[in-house]
Amino acid sequence: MQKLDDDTIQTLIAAATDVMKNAHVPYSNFRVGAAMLMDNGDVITGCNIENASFGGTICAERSAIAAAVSSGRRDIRAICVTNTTDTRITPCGICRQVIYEFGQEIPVICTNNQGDYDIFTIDALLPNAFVL
Ligand SMILES: O=c1ccn([C@H]2C[C@H](O)[C@@H](CO)O2)c(=O)[nH]1
Ligand SMILES: [Zn+2]
Repeated sequence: MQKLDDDTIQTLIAAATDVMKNAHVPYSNFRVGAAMLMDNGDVITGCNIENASFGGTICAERSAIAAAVSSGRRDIRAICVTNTTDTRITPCGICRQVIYEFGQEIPVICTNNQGDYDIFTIDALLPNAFVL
C-alpha cells in the first residue's frame, strides 16, 4: 500500500468530519462523512443522503465519488470515512464495489469520532471483487 503521511491523513479526517454537517439523515440520524484525496491534491467530500424510500439512500462514500466523477476527476489516491460514534466504520458492500471500480489499491481510512483510524486497501475489504 502506498504510504500516506500523517498530515494527509489528518487533512482527510478533518474534511470528512466537516462534511458530516451536511448529511441528510432524518431516518437514521447516523451521519457519515467521506473525503477523498485526488491525484492533483484536491480533497473531494461527500455525505450520506437518506430517502423516504430507504433503498434510495446514498452513502457518503458514493456521494463523494459521484461528485468527483461528475467534475471529471477519477484519480482517487485515498478515501477516508468517518462518523459520529466511537466505531471505526468500514464502507458497506455496495460502496466497496464502487470504490474498487476506481482502483484496487485505494487505501480506505476508517475513522471514529476520536480520530482513531484503521487503513485497509479496498482489495483487502473486497476480496475477489466482481469485475467485467
Ligand atoms: O459506510 C457507510 C455506512 C452507512 N452509511 C449511511 C447510510 C445510511 O444513511 C446510514 C445508516 O446505514 O449510514 C454510509 O454513508 N456509509
Ligand atoms: Zn455504502
